[in-house]
Amino acid sequence: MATEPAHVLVTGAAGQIGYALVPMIARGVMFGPDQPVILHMLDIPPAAEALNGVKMELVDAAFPLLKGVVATTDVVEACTGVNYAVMVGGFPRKEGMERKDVMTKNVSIYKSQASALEKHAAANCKVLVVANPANTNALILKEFAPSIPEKNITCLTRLDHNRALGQISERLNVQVCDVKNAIIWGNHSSTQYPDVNHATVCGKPVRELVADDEWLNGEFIKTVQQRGAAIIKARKLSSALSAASSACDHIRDWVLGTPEGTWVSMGVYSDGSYNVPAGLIYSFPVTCANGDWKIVQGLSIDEFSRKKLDLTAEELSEEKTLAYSCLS
Ligand SMILES: NC(=O)c1ccc[n+]([C@@H]2O[C@H](COP(=O)([O-])OP(=O)(O)OC[C@H]3O[C@@H](n4cnc5c(N)ncnc54)[C@H](O)[C@@H]3O)[C@@H](O)[C@H]2O)c1
Ligand SMILES: O=C(O)C[C@H](O)C(=O)O
Repeated sequence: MATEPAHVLVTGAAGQIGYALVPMIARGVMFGPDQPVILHMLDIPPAAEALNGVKMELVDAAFPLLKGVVATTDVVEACTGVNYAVMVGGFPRKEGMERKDVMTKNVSIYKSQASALEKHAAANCKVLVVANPANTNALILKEFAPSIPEKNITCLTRLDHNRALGQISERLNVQVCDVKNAIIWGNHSSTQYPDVNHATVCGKPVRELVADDEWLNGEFIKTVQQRGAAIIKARKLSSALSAASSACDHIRDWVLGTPEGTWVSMGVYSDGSYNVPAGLIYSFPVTCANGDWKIVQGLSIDEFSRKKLDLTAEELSEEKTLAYSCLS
């Protein structure tokens, strides 16, 4: 029997991440080579013409898996019947801006789009928030879409996870696919904690292979934390191809499962694991199976790491307060 197409919403689809992401989805990068898709692309009226141009290019590319394209500025039309929602729409950070600067504009978008998803998306719709502040936008979406199960609302920290793998692979001159089980804890911001205490290369501990704690506890962490800003400085635009590719990795692993013995980082609703306050969307190490994620339990956390886990949790609590003040 032919597989039913998955309906996939991409908001902000006329933007730069959207432009990189929609062909990846249409080519099977997000759901695999056997899953047909119907793309629902949403943007705002000033971007309507550009959005239609993206639709024209999707038609021209003749992707065999692409069974339809909805390109619209109507949020209800965009959200109707979607099985997956990749929320990229919003205002990106520009050079010199802190992520908090984009908060006011973006959280109100997430409040109103939460209601549209709650009313019109398919039951059990899975949501990935990419737009910054990603964790807090996801939290706002969760709070204003109470009928969507909280386990279905996540945010993107896979880009940071992949950045950590990339830095270790460059430092050790090994294949990036051999580096496993890094962790991004906390916020998708410069307080995130990239942790390699449990990471391995072909089964050997990264810390032993690198044999330079000063670098791992200093420059490595800072490089991953600041990578988004470094890309903005270099491109004068925020990361797009790596963000799109990591969004595909996030959903693919969530839906199709993580490989045996491997975990990934996802921003998910905290249940209090690792003494992270419940009620925040926080990045944890997770494994996925049967369409569900599960926080990896029982990892040892040393004193250095504990402080870093707490610091990024504090920032998220402050963002939550600020977000609510922006909405009131
Ligand atoms: N979590 C991550 O790892 C990560 C990485 C990179 C970028 N980002 C964030 O992703 C977001 C998008 O980045 P970009 O570079 O594609 O920006 P962009 O400005 O190129 O595109 C954003 C698009 O969103 C649209 N938009 C604005 N308001 C909207 C609304 N209410 N509904 C639907 N669409 C709307 C804009 O018209 C635009 O087309 C930014 O917030 C950026 O900071 C997150
Ligand atoms: O840091 C940013 O604002 C851009 C983006 O979130 C990134 O990590 O590349």
